[in-house]
Amino acid sequence: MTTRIGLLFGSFNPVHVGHLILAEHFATRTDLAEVWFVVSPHSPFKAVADLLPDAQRLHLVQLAIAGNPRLRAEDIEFGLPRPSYTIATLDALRQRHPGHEFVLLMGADNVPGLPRWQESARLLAEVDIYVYPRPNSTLPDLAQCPRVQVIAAPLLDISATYIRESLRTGKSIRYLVPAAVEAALLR
Ligand SMILES: Nc1ncnc2c1ncn2[C@@H]1O[C@H](COP(=O)(O)OP(=O)(O)OP(=O)(O)O)[C@@H](O)[C@H]1O
Ligand SMILES: O=C(O)c1ccc[n+]([C@@H]2O[C@H](COP(=O)([O-])O)[C@@H](O)[C@H]2O)c1
Repeated sequence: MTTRIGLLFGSFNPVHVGHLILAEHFATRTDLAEVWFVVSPHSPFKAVADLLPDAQRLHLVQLAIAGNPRLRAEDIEFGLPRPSYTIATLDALRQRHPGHEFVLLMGADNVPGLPRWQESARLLAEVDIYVYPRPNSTLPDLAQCPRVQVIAAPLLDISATYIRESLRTGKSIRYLVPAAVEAALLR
């Protein structure tokens, strides 16, 4: 039997409790056995200038998910060409884990841009995509995308942008990120 694994791709700049609540939701309330956090060195639509170093973003994810057997940090994109195209990573992961069936996880803000992703038609045809709703994100008509499912879940009005802004202005990030992540960011 194949194991269904959810892949949460992201910059995680830095990881925050929104990512964790979303991942735990998918890992425990859907048909997925695990959720893997795939840390992207360079998201195609984002500038790299504002990014924490790749190794630090990965380390923060490892700290955030420590002790949760259903969550895993994945650095496969560190060894793949940049920018980090999801279809290329998916192909690489499928080759490495033939016994797994991968499902793409994303917040609703990523959905409108999907048609502009690398090989989007193949991506939409080949994988199930589970979408977590997000405040201020309007979903397009998904009638032509039968493999995209929007799940019902609590809205989480939190973003890495807000955390970066809080850090810049000396505001508290307590409870917005796990304690270990907060300690590492303030060190
Ligand atoms: N609060 C949230 N609700 C729903 N989905 C989220 C939330 N935060 C992040 N995600 C999803 O997690 C994935 C990785 O997100 P990412 O690392 O870009 O974080 P972000 O908070 O959106 O970052 P930034 O503010 O820097 O754009 C994306 O699919 C994104 O849509
Ligand atoms: O494959 C693509 O063309 C593509 C286009 C935009 C975004 N992505 C991936 O989507 C993930 C979330 O992107 P972002 O910009 O919200 O951090 C990140 O891992 C990106 O590599 C992928």
